Amino acid sequence: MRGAVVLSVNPGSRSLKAAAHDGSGARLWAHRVPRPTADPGSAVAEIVRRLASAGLTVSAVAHRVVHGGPVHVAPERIDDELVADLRRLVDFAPLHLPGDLDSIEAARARWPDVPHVACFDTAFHATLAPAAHRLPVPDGVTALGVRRYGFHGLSVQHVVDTVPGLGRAVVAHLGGGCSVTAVSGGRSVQTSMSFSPTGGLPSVSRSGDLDPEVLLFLLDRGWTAADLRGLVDRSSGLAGMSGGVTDVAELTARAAAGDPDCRLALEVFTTAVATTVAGYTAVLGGLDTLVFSGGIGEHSAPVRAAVTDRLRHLGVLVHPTAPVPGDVSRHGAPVRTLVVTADEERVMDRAARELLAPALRAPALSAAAPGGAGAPGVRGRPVG
Ligand SMILES: Nc1ncnc2c1ncn2[C@@H]1O[C@H](COP(=O)(O)OP(=O)(O)O)[C@@H](O)[C@H]1O
Ligand SMILES: CC(=O)OP(=O)(O)O
Ligand SMILES: [Mg+2]
Repeated sequence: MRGAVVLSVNPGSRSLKAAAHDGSGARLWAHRVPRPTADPGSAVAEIVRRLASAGLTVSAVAHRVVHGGPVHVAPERIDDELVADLRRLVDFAPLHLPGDLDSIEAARARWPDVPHVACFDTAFHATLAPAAHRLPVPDGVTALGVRRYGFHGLSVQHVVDTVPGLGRAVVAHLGGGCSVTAVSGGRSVQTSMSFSPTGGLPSVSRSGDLDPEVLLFLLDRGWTAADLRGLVDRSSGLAGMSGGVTDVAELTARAAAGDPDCRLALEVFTTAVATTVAGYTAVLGGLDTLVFSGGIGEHSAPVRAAVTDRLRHLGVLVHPTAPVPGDVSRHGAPVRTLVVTADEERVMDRAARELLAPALRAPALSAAAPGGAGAPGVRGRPVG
């Protein structure tokens, strides 16, 4: 093991992932806690227990925070002020931010003497040009912070960091939430999620974009804001169309067995992904690389096939049985198609080290010294 150990905590909507790296970038430990069975506080408690049995001492903790709003566009050291600021942003991402904040508070309580860093999923999209982030509403609404932010930026950053020669690329991050991002010169130029992670494509249990009149139509019929939020965030998307199936492997198996609802759900979903990818080729002026990532993108060959079958005219030709992760393009295909394992934790690790350097280069204290001497602001603590 080389240098200080940084723990990365990534609360996704369907699982909480955590990983510990050393200063050389080596992954020392990783764990995934499924959701929604575990609340963030108990998920952090489980991480603490498991890190303790792995004998690791943490010198800093990096947290994925889904929304940074208009102001937080780069990794930041977490203090009470930032937490209070993020609490004021909860309405921007009500499905994620309360859990993100619970997870931060649980980790800060457990490791009060080490620095905690917020890594924003929106930050990668800070490069969007006005024509990409402006929503077509009057200035008075924009002034409230209503604009396109974009999400899954840490996952797209990992693709940019690890795939050489991306060129004009589209990254389809299909996980609990699903989004597609157009990347040019390593920067985000367009992305499907918008003001919150509820917009854009349908996700596992989110509606994605709806004609706004649908919500007003329901409002006029007595639905409350909470009812509408439950509808768009929890009971729509693939699950909403299939009678509640959130396991996409089960959904595709049922569709293959002829279940009409599951077949329709998959068709709606994969058509939305494919047409968004195709649309982004107009923004990019072509397509060199198509990347699938996230739990569905990495593991569901039927979903990938249904998407890529609709993109053959653009030169997306894939080998149906190519091993994943990796290059799944057919030999000589004009577009390179890749499956990349999402690794937000690695991106967060690097971001935290960059922010905290040079303090992190100092060795972590071993075992028993809470509050003891050490590098300024970076005091290692025993875990467990
Ligand atoms: N083998 C698989 N086949 C199809 N879908 C899968 C498979 N494994 C995981 N998934 C799907 O991936 C989704 C979760 O993706 P993930 O990226 O882990 O979510 P998050 O990070 O948002 O919590 C779930 O809907 C799950 O059904
Ligand atoms: C932004 C978002 O949708 O995140 P997740 O996929 O973890 O739900
Ligand atoms: Mg995720």
